Amino acid sequence: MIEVNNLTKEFSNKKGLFDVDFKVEKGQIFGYLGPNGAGKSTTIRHLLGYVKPQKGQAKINGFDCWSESEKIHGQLGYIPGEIAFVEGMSAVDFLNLMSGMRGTKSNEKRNELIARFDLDIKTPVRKMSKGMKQKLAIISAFMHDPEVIILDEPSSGLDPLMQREFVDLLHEEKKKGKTILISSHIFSELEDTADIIAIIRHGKLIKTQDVHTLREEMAKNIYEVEFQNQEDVHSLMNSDLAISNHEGNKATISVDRDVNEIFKYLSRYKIKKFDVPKQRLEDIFMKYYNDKEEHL
Ligand SMILES: Nc1ncnc2c1ncn2[C@@H]1O[C@H](COP(=O)(O)OP(=O)(O)OP(=O)(O)O)[C@@H](O)[C@H]1O
Repeated sequence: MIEVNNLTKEFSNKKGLFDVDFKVEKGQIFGYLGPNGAGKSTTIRHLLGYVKPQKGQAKINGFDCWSESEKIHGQLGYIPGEIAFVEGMSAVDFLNLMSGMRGTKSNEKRNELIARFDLDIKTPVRKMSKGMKQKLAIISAFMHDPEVIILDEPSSGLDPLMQREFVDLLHEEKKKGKTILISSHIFSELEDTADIIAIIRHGKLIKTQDVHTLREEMAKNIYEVEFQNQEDVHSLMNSDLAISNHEGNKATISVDRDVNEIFKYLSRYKIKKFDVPKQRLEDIFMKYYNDKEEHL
């Protein structure tokens, strides 16, 4: 489990993190979303024990990330935002080095991952493409079967096929009860995986939302109705149904009541088309992403 309580770190330029609070439970994928410079990497550096908090605390599986960092690293897998490998090495040298440092006994999962991500491990790191380096980072982060996995923009550079593979891997790890934090500045990187999405801007969390609840709420609340006759739209507007939008003979109803009630009401009209639109989660989150600055 990951716990971040009132985490605060103000740099001399007034940037940093301010009272950041969140929790990632075992078996959960937490999407940490924010634009460039929002504070994602600074949070992650605290979780890895590289930075001492000014105020507050970051904890992994009950251990303080700063004062007990040595107890955390064995159970942690990590993909950094900017991957810096030792250039003279091949991929296999690098993986051997990591296994040695961690004291990993079995190479079973490592070999599975190498095959799965189709990485030629004899290639020298300096000859690797961005995508190949990213695959190497993924293998290194998961090969020791860590309990807690922290990923900084993990799928950047991966082709769509490998991205799919990576999403599948995340779902499998989640099922096994792993605790996963993924930071990203693009919503689409989180949409298929995250259970909870927290948005950070200017070092402050501005929204934390359970994705499943949001999807359910979205699915049941919005209906688009196209009437045979335009005047029926006006009649509907005089009803107690909430019309969030209308144009010509079309109206959008947003309601939190039983769908049967709506059908009963609409049955008195001639309906041309009835639709439950797929609201894009991305559109909802982009609103926070872009507009919230004035509320901070
Ligand atoms: N050591 C430091 N000294 C001064 N300012 C810093 C330091 N480290 C980070 N910052 C500033 O703190 C802010 C947050 O940076 P951080 O790297 O955490 O952002 P990020 O959300 O990871 O961004 P990106 O998506 O671009 O990687 C930025 O404005 C950055 O310039």
